[in-house]
Amino acid sequence: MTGQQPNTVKVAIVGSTGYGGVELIRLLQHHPHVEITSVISSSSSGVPISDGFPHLTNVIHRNLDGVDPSEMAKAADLVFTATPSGVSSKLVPQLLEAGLKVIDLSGDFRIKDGQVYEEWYKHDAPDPDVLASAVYGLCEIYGEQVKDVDFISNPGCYPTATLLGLIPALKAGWIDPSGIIIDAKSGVSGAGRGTSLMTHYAEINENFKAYKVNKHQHVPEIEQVLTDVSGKEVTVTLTTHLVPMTRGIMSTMYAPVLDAYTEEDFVKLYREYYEGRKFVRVRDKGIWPATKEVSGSNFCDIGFAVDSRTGRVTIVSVIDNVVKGAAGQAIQNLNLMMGWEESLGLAFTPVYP
Ligand SMILES: NC(=O)C1=CN([C@@H]2O[C@H](COP(=O)(O)OP(=O)(O)OC[C@H]3O[C@@H](n4cnc5c(N)ncnc54)[C@H](OP(=O)(O)O)[C@@H]3O)[C@@H](O)[C@H]2O)C=CC1
Ligand SMILES: CC(=O)N[C@@H](CCC(=O)OP(=O)(O)O)C(=O)O
Repeated sequence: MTGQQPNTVKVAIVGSTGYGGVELIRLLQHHPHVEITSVISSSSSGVPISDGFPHLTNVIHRNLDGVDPSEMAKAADLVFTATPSGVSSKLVPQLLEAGLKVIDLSGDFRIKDGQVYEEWYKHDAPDPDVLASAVYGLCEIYGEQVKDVDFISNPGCYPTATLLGLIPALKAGWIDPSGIIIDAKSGVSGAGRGTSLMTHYAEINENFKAYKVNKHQHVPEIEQVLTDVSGKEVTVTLTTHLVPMTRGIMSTMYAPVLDAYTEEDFVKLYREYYEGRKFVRVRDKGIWPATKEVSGSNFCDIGFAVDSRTGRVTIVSVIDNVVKGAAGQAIQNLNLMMGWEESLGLAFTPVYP
Protein backbone atom coordinates (compact mmCIF):
# COMPACT_ATOMS: atom_id res chain seq x y z
CA MET A 1 0.00 0.00 0.00
CA THR A 2 1.25 3.50 -0.80
CA GLY A 3 1.79 6.07 1.97
CA GLN A 4 -1.08 8.36 0.91
CA GLN A 5 -3.82 5.75 0.86
CA PRO A 6 -6.13 5.10 3.83
CA ASN A 7 -5.67 1.78 5.59
CA THR A 8 -9.34 0.89 5.31
CA VAL A 9 -11.69 1.79 2.50
CA LYS A 10 -15.40 1.90 3.29
CA VAL A 11 -17.46 0.50 0.48
CA ALA A 12 -21.13 0.41 -0.46
CA ILE A 13 -22.59 -2.11 -2.89
CA VAL A 14 -25.58 -1.18 -5.04
CA GLY A 15 -27.28 -4.24 -6.50
CA SER A 16 -26.17 -6.22 -3.45
CA THR A 17 -29.07 -8.63 -3.93
CA GLY A 18 -27.87 -9.72 -7.37
CA TYR A 19 -25.29 -12.35 -8.24
CA GLY A 20 -22.48 -9.84 -8.74
CA GLY A 21 -23.32 -8.01 -5.50
CA VAL A 22 -23.59 -11.16 -3.39
CA GLU A 23 -20.27 -12.35 -4.79
CA LEU A 24 -18.69 -9.01 -3.86
CA ILE A 25 -19.92 -9.56 -0.29
CA ARG A 26 -18.45 -13.08 -0.22
CA LEU A 27 -15.06 -12.04 -1.56
CA LEU A 28 -14.72 -8.79 0.41
CA GLN A 29 -14.98 -10.71 3.71
CA HIS A 30 -11.37 -11.73 3.02
CA HIS A 31 -10.05 -8.29 2.14
CA PRO A 32 -7.81 -6.84 4.86
CA HIS A 33 -8.43 -3.18 3.91
CA VAL A 34 -12.14 -3.10 3.10
CA GLU A 35 -15.16 -2.57 5.31
CA ILE A 36 -18.61 -2.96 3.75
CA THR A 37 -20.59 -0.12 5.29
CA SER A 38 -23.73 -0.27 3.18
CA VAL A 39 -25.51 -2.92 1.13
CA ILE A 40 -28.12 -1.38 -1.09
CA SER A 41 -31.34 -2.55 -2.69
CA SER A 42 -33.81 -0.59 -4.78
CA SER A 43 -36.64 -2.99 -3.99
CA SER A 44 -36.29 -4.32 -0.44
CA SER A 45 -34.58 -1.85 1.90
CA GLY A 46 -34.94 -1.99 5.69
CA VAL A 47 -34.53 -5.76 6.16
CA PRO A 48 -31.36 -7.72 6.99
CA ILE A 49 -29.65 -8.92 3.83
CA SER A 50 -29.42 -12.38 5.42
CA ASP A 51 -33.26 -12.60 5.34
CA GLY A 52 -33.12 -13.07 1.58
CA PHE A 53 -29.69 -14.72 1.59
CA PRO A 54 -29.50 -17.11 4.57
CA HIS A 55 -25.97 -18.17 3.52
CA LEU A 56 -24.86 -14.69 4.67
CA THR A 57 -26.08 -15.28 8.26
CA ASN A 58 -23.20 -14.54 10.69
CA VAL A 59 -21.18 -13.30 7.70
CA ILE A 60 -22.58 -9.80 7.32
CA HIS A 61 -24.89 -8.11 9.81
CA ARG A 62 -26.45 -5.31 7.78
CA ASN A 63 -29.89 -4.15 6.82
CA LEU A 64 -30.38 -3.27 3.18
CA ASP A 65 -30.28 0.48 2.55
CA GLY A 66 -32.17 2.37 -0.15
CA VAL A 67 -30.59 4.00 -3.20
CA ASP A 68 -29.61 7.46 -1.94
CA PRO A 69 -26.32 8.90 -3.26
CA SER A 70 -25.98 11.49 -0.46
CA GLU A 71 -26.43 8.78 2.22
CA MET A 72 -23.90 6.60 0.37
CA ALA A 73 -21.43 9.49 0.43
CA LYS A 74 -21.81 9.68 4.23
CA ALA A 75 -21.35 5.93 4.68
CA ALA A 76 -18.66 5.08 2.13
CA ASP A 77 -15.61 6.17 0.16
CA LEU A 78 -16.27 3.94 -2.83
CA VAL A 79 -19.32 2.31 -4.40
CA PHE A 80 -19.50 -0.88 -6.44
CA THR A 81 -22.46 -0.58 -8.79
CA ALA A 82 -23.52 -4.15 -9.60
CA THR A 83 -26.59 -2.85 -11.37
CA PRO A 84 -28.20 -3.60 -14.73
CA SER A 85 -27.23 -1.75 -17.87
CA GLY A 86 -29.41 1.34 -18.20
CA VAL A 87 -29.41 1.78 -14.39
CA SER A 88 -25.67 2.38 -13.93
CA SER A 89 -25.63 5.03 -16.68
CA LYS A 90 -27.96 7.23 -14.62
CA LEU A 91 -26.74 6.35 -11.13
CA VAL A 92 -22.96 6.57 -11.58
CA PRO A 93 -22.89 10.32 -12.47
CA GLN A 94 -24.79 11.05 -9.23
CA LEU A 95 -22.32 9.01 -7.18
CA LEU A 96 -19.30 10.71 -8.74
CA GLU A 97 -20.99 14.09 -8.20
CA ALA A 98 -21.41 13.16 -4.51
CA GLY A 99 -17.62 12.68 -4.27
CA LEU A 100 -17.57 8.89 -4.29
CA LYS A 101 -15.19 6.66 -6.19
CA VAL A 102 -17.02 4.13 -8.35
CA ILE A 103 -16.35 0.72 -9.84
CA ASP A 104 -19.21 -0.15 -12.18
CA LEU A 105 -19.83 -3.77 -13.14
CA SER A 106 -22.33 -3.04 -15.92
CA GLY A 107 -21.73 -2.54 -19.63
CA ASP A 108 -22.84 1.11 -19.55
CA PHE A 109 -19.41 2.78 -19.57
CA ARG A 110 -17.32 0.26 -21.46
CA ILE A 111 -18.11 1.40 -25.01
CA LYS A 112 -16.38 4.70 -25.71
CA ASP A 113 -18.68 5.69 -28.59
CA GLY A 114 -22.14 6.54 -27.21
CA GLN A 115 -23.84 5.80 -30.54
CA VAL A 116 -22.30 2.34 -30.71
CA TYR A 117 -23.46 1.74 -27.12
CA GLU A 118 -27.04 2.73 -28.02
CA GLU A 119 -27.02 0.48 -31.06
CA TRP A 120 -25.94 -2.64 -29.14
CA TYR A 121 -27.42 -2.05 -25.66
CA LYS A 122 -30.68 -0.38 -26.74
CA HIS A 123 -30.41 2.14 -23.88
CA ASP A 124 -29.62 5.85 -23.94
CA ALA A 125 -25.88 6.50 -23.85
CA PRO A 126 -24.45 7.89 -20.59
CA ASP A 127 -23.38 11.51 -20.18
CA PRO A 128 -20.40 11.92 -22.56
CA ASP A 129 -18.13 13.60 -19.97
CA VAL A 130 -18.73 10.85 -17.43
CA LEU A 131 -18.25 8.23 -20.14
CA ALA A 132 -14.94 9.84 -21.12
CA SER A 133 -13.77 9.72 -17.50
CA ALA A 134 -14.29 5.95 -17.19
CA VAL A 135 -11.15 3.81 -17.27
CA TYR A 136 -11.66 0.32 -18.70
CA GLY A 137 -10.39 -2.01 -16.00
CA LEU A 138 -9.04 -5.06 -17.78
CA CYS A 139 -6.37 -5.36 -15.11
CA GLU A 140 -3.67 -7.38 -16.89
CA ILE A 141 -3.81 -5.06 -19.91
CA TYR A 142 -4.72 -1.61 -18.61
CA GLY A 143 -3.62 -1.98 -14.97
CA GLU A 144 -1.29 1.01 -15.12
CA GLN A 145 -4.13 3.31 -16.23
CA VAL A 146 -6.33 2.23 -13.34
CA LYS A 147 -4.01 3.58 -10.64
CA ASP A 148 -5.32 6.64 -8.77
CA VAL A 149 -8.47 7.10 -10.87
CA ASP A 150 -11.96 7.77 -9.46
CA PHE A 151 -14.05 5.72 -11.84
CA ILE A 152 -13.47 2.27 -13.31
CA SER A 153 -15.67 0.47 -15.79
CA ASN A 154 -15.25 -3.23 -15.08
CA PRO A 155 -15.04 -5.42 -18.22
CA GLY A 156 -17.73 -7.85 -19.31
CA CYS A 157 -17.46 -11.56 -18.59
CA TYR A 158 -17.11 -12.83 -22.17
CA PRO A 159 -14.68 -9.99 -23.06
CA THR A 160 -12.45 -10.79 -20.05
CA ALA A 161 -11.96 -14.43 -21.04
CA THR A 162 -11.69 -13.61 -24.74
CA LEU A 163 -9.38 -10.59 -24.57
CA LEU A 164 -6.91 -12.23 -22.18
CA GLY A 165 -6.82 -15.16 -24.61
CA LEU A 166 -6.23 -13.10 -27.75
CA ILE A 167 -4.20 -10.02 -26.85
CA PRO A 168 -0.63 -11.40 -26.56
CA ALA A 169 -0.83 -13.14 -29.97
CA LEU A 170 -2.51 -10.17 -31.60
CA LYS A 171 -0.03 -7.64 -30.17
CA ALA A 172 2.87 -9.80 -31.30
CA GLY A 173 1.43 -9.88 -34.84
CA TRP A 174 1.21 -13.69 -34.78
CA ILE A 175 -2.47 -13.98 -35.77
CA ASP A 176 -4.53 -12.43 -38.57
CA PRO A 177 -6.82 -9.79 -37.00
CA SER A 178 -9.33 -10.19 -39.85
CA GLY A 179 -9.93 -13.89 -39.23
CA ILE A 180 -10.86 -14.18 -35.55
CA ILE A 181 -13.79 -16.43 -34.56
CA ILE A 182 -14.91 -16.67 -30.93
CA ASP A 183 -17.06 -19.55 -29.74
CA ALA A 184 -18.03 -18.80 -26.15
CA LYS A 185 -20.12 -20.60 -23.54
CA SER A 186 -21.45 -19.36 -20.23
CA GLY A 187 -23.05 -20.82 -17.15
CA VAL A 188 -26.52 -19.53 -16.29
CA SER A 189 -25.43 -17.19 -13.45
CA GLY A 190 -24.07 -14.96 -16.24
CA ALA A 191 -27.65 -13.93 -16.93
CA GLY A 192 -28.17 -12.58 -13.39
CA ARG A 193 -30.61 -13.63 -10.67
CA GLY A 194 -33.81 -12.55 -12.38
CA THR A 195 -35.93 -15.32 -13.84
CA SER A 196 -36.56 -15.65 -17.55
CA LEU A 197 -37.83 -18.21 -20.03
CA MET A 198 -34.28 -18.49 -21.43
CA THR A 199 -32.83 -19.62 -18.09
CA HIS A 200 -35.52 -21.45 -16.17
CA TYR A 201 -34.77 -25.04 -15.21
CA ALA A 202 -36.78 -26.94 -17.78
CA GLU A 203 -35.41 -24.77 -20.57
CA ILE A 204 -31.72 -25.06 -19.70
CA ASN A 205 -31.36 -28.39 -17.89
CA GLU A 206 -29.85 -30.99 -20.28
CA ASN A 207 -29.89 -28.35 -22.98
CA PHE A 208 -27.27 -26.26 -24.78
CA LYS A 209 -28.24 -23.23 -26.80
CA ALA A 210 -26.68 -20.52 -28.92
CA TYR A 211 -28.08 -17.01 -28.38
CA LYS A 212 -27.61 -13.42 -29.62
CA VAL A 213 -25.52 -14.79 -32.53
CA ASN A 214 -23.67 -11.82 -34.13
CA LYS A 215 -25.81 -9.52 -31.98
CA HIS A 216 -24.23 -9.87 -28.55
CA GLN A 217 -23.53 -6.58 -26.76
CA HIS A 218 -19.99 -7.77 -26.00
CA VAL A 219 -19.00 -7.68 -29.70
CA PRO A 220 -18.23 -3.92 -29.75
CA GLU A 221 -16.41 -4.18 -26.39
CA ILE A 222 -14.14 -6.94 -27.69
CA GLU A 223 -13.55 -5.15 -31.02
CA GLN A 224 -12.82 -1.83 -29.29
CA VAL A 225 -10.07 -3.34 -27.15
CA LEU A 226 -8.55 -5.50 -29.90
CA THR A 227 -8.45 -2.45 -32.18
CA ASP A 228 -6.84 -0.39 -29.43
CA VAL A 229 -4.10 -2.89 -28.60
CA SER A 230 -3.31 -3.91 -32.19
CA GLY A 231 -3.60 -0.48 -33.82
CA LYS A 232 -5.65 -2.13 -36.60
CA GLU A 233 -9.42 -2.13 -37.11
CA VAL A 234 -10.50 -5.55 -35.80
CA THR A 235 -13.88 -7.20 -36.33
CA VAL A 236 -14.78 -10.54 -34.81
CA THR A 237 -17.41 -13.24 -35.16
CA LEU A 238 -18.82 -14.07 -31.71
CA THR A 239 -21.26 -16.85 -30.93
CA THR A 240 -22.39 -17.09 -27.32
CA HIS A 241 -23.95 -20.21 -25.80
CA LEU A 242 -25.76 -20.99 -22.59
CA VAL A 243 -24.74 -24.28 -20.95
CA PRO A 244 -26.43 -26.11 -18.08
CA MET A 245 -23.96 -25.20 -15.35
CA THR A 246 -24.09 -22.46 -12.73
CA ARG A 247 -20.70 -20.73 -13.02
CA GLY A 248 -18.03 -20.53 -15.65
CA ILE A 249 -17.17 -19.25 -19.09
CA MET A 250 -15.16 -21.01 -21.74
CA SER A 251 -14.13 -18.91 -24.70
CA THR A 252 -12.67 -20.93 -27.58
CA MET A 253 -11.00 -18.74 -30.19
CA TYR A 254 -9.80 -19.60 -33.67
CA ALA A 255 -7.44 -17.44 -35.73
CA PRO A 256 -5.12 -17.87 -38.74
CA VAL A 257 -1.46 -18.01 -37.66
CA LEU A 258 0.77 -15.70 -39.73
CA ASP A 259 3.99 -17.73 -39.50
CA ALA A 260 5.14 -21.21 -38.49
CA TYR A 261 4.60 -20.69 -34.76
CA THR A 262 4.19 -23.83 -32.68
CA GLU A 263 2.26 -24.52 -29.50
CA GLU A 264 5.50 -24.21 -27.55
CA ASP A 265 6.00 -20.75 -29.10
CA PHE A 266 2.51 -19.68 -27.98
CA VAL A 267 3.05 -20.98 -24.46
CA LYS A 268 6.36 -19.08 -24.21
CA LEU A 269 4.91 -15.87 -25.66
CA TYR A 270 1.95 -15.87 -23.27
CA ARG A 271 4.05 -16.77 -20.21
CA GLU A 272 6.37 -13.88 -20.97
CA TYR A 273 3.49 -11.48 -21.61
CA TYR A 274 1.72 -12.35 -18.34
CA GLU A 275 4.86 -12.72 -16.26
CA GLY A 276 4.20 -11.50 -12.71
CA ARG A 277 0.42 -11.47 -13.25
CA LYS A 278 -0.83 -14.03 -10.73
CA PHE A 279 -4.28 -14.49 -12.14
CA VAL A 280 -3.41 -15.64 -15.65
CA ARG A 281 -2.17 -19.22 -15.80
CA VAL A 282 -0.85 -20.46 -19.11
CA ARG A 283 -1.13 -24.23 -19.54
CA ASP A 284 1.60 -26.49 -20.86
CA LYS A 285 1.17 -27.83 -24.38
CA GLY A 286 -1.70 -30.29 -24.59
CA ILE A 287 -3.22 -29.44 -21.18
CA TRP A 288 -6.63 -27.88 -21.72
CA PRO A 289 -8.25 -25.65 -19.12
CA ALA A 290 -11.71 -26.52 -17.79
CA THR A 291 -14.20 -24.22 -16.06
CA LYS A 292 -14.09 -26.23 -12.80
CA GLU A 293 -10.37 -25.54 -12.55
CA VAL A 294 -11.08 -21.82 -12.01
CA SER A 295 -14.47 -21.98 -10.27
CA GLY A 296 -14.78 -19.64 -7.29
CA SER A 297 -11.40 -18.06 -8.08
CA ASN A 298 -10.05 -15.03 -9.91
CA PHE A 299 -7.94 -17.11 -12.30
CA CYS A 300 -8.06 -17.08 -16.07
CA ASP A 301 -6.51 -20.26 -17.50
CA ILE A 302 -5.41 -20.43 -21.14
CA GLY A 303 -4.35 -23.33 -23.41
CA PHE A 304 -3.37 -23.64 -27.11
CA ALA A 305 -3.30 -25.95 -30.09
CA VAL A 306 -1.80 -25.08 -33.48
CA ASP A 307 -3.06 -27.02 -36.49
CA SER A 308 -0.35 -26.99 -39.15
CA ARG A 309 -2.84 -28.55 -41.60
CA THR A 310 -5.26 -25.56 -41.47
CA GLY A 311 -2.78 -22.92 -40.32
CA ARG A 312 -5.00 -21.94 -37.40
CA VAL A 313 -4.45 -21.66 -33.68
CA THR A 314 -7.15 -22.68 -31.22
CA ILE A 315 -6.99 -20.77 -27.94
CA VAL A 316 -9.12 -21.89 -24.99
CA SER A 317 -9.63 -19.46 -22.11
CA VAL A 318 -11.71 -20.11 -18.98
CA ILE A 319 -12.84 -17.93 -16.10
CA ASP A 320 -15.47 -17.93 -13.38
CA ASN A 321 -17.91 -15.38 -14.80
CA VAL A 322 -18.96 -14.07 -11.39
CA VAL A 323 -15.37 -13.77 -10.10
CA LYS A 324 -12.78 -12.85 -12.77
CA GLY A 325 -15.72 -11.91 -15.03
CA ALA A 326 -17.30 -9.56 -12.46
CA ALA A 327 -16.77 -9.24 -8.66
CA GLY A 328 -13.20 -10.59 -8.48
CA GLN A 329 -11.90 -8.38 -11.25
CA ALA A 330 -13.75 -5.43 -9.65
CA ILE A 331 -11.79 -6.07 -6.42
CA GLN A 332 -8.57 -6.49 -8.41
CA ASN A 333 -9.34 -3.06 -9.88
CA LEU A 334 -9.94 -1.65 -6.40
CA ASN A 335 -6.52 -2.96 -5.37
CA LEU A 336 -4.82 -1.36 -8.36
CA MET A 337 -6.75 1.88 -7.90
CA MET A 338 -5.60 2.08 -4.28
CA GLY A 339 -1.99 1.13 -5.05
CA TRP A 340 -2.34 -2.19 -3.19
CA GLU A 341 -0.98 -5.54 -4.33
CA GLU A 342 -3.46 -6.68 -7.02
CA SER A 343 -4.24 -10.06 -5.46
CA LEU A 344 -5.07 -8.69 -1.99
CA GLY A 345 -8.12 -10.52 -0.62
CA LEU A 346 -8.38 -12.60 -3.80
CA ALA A 347 -6.11 -15.56 -3.07
CA PHE A 348 -8.88 -18.12 -3.53
CA THR A 349 -8.08 -21.65 -4.56
CA PRO A 350 -10.65 -22.86 -7.12
CA VAL A 351 -13.45 -25.00 -5.68
CA TYR A 352 -12.82 -28.52 -6.99
CA PRO A 353 -14.61 -30.73 -7.81
N1 LIG B 1 -23.61 -12.23 -13.59
C1 LIG B 1 -22.45 -12.12 -14.25
O1 LIG B 1 -21.73 -13.11 -14.48
C2 LIG B 1 -21.96 -10.77 -14.72
C3 LIG B 1 -22.71 -9.64 -14.62
N2 LIG B 1 -22.22 -8.43 -15.09
C4 LIG B 1 -22.98 -7.21 -15.00
O2 LIG B 1 -23.03 -6.82 -13.63
C5 LIG B 1 -24.26 -6.20 -13.34
C6 LIG B 1 -24.94 -7.00 -12.23
O3 LIG B 1 -25.14 -8.31 -12.70
P1 LIG B 1 -25.86 -9.44 -11.84
O4 LIG B 1 -25.52 -9.29 -10.41
O5 LIG B 1 -25.61 -10.72 -12.52
O6 LIG B 1 -27.38 -9.03 -12.06
P2 LIG B 1 -28.63 -9.41 -11.15
O7 LIG B 1 -29.81 -9.27 -12.03
O8 LIG B 1 -28.39 -10.68 -10.45
O9 LIG B 1 -28.63 -8.24 -10.06
C7 LIG B 1 -28.79 -6.90 -10.38
C8 LIG B 1 -29.30 -6.18 -9.14
O10 LIG B 1 -29.50 -4.81 -9.47
C9 LIG B 1 -30.51 -4.27 -8.62
N3 LIG B 1 -31.26 -3.24 -9.31
C10 LIG B 1 -32.17 -3.40 -10.31
N4 LIG B 1 -32.67 -2.21 -10.68
C11 LIG B 1 -32.08 -1.27 -9.90
C12 LIG B 1 -32.18 0.14 -9.79
N5 LIG B 1 -33.02 0.84 -10.57
N6 LIG B 1 -31.41 0.78 -8.88
C13 LIG B 1 -30.56 0.09 -8.09
N7 LIG B 1 -30.43 -1.26 -8.13
C14 LIG B 1 -31.18 -1.92 -9.03
C15 LIG B 1 -31.42 -5.46 -8.25
O11 LIG B 1 -31.53 -5.52 -6.86
P3 LIG B 1 -32.69 -4.76 -6.02
O12 LIG B 1 -34.01 -5.08 -6.70
O13 LIG B 1 -32.55 -5.35 -4.67
O14 LIG B 1 -32.31 -3.33 -6.12
C16 LIG B 1 -30.66 -6.71 -8.69
O15 LIG B 1 -30.48 -7.64 -7.64
C17 LIG B 1 -25.07 -6.20 -14.64
O16 LIG B 1 -24.89 -4.99 -15.31
C18 LIG B 1 -24.43 -7.34 -15.43
O17 LIG B 1 -24.59 -7.19 -16.81
C19 LIG B 1 -20.98 -8.33 -15.62
C20 LIG B 1 -20.17 -9.42 -15.74
C21 LIG B 1 -20.64 -10.75 -15.33
C1 LIG C 1 -25.35 -16.00 -19.77
C2 LIG C 1 -25.76 -14.58 -20.06
O1 LIG C 1 -26.91 -14.30 -20.34
N1 LIG C 1 -24.81 -13.67 -19.98
C3 LIG C 1 -25.05 -12.28 -20.23
C4 LIG C 1 -23.81 -11.49 -19.90
C5 LIG C 1 -24.22 -10.26 -19.15
C6 LIG C 1 -23.19 -9.19 -19.10
O2 LIG C 1 -22.09 -9.31 -18.64
O3 LIG C 1 -23.69 -8.13 -19.70
P1 LIG C 1 -23.19 -6.61 -19.62
O4 LIG C 1 -22.24 -6.45 -20.70
O5 LIG C 1 -24.43 -5.81 -19.80
O6 LIG C 1 -22.57 -6.42 -18.29
C7 LIG C 1 -25.43 -12.02 -21.68
O7 LIG C 1 -25.05 -12.80 -22.54
O8 LIG C 1 -26.03 -10.97 -21.94
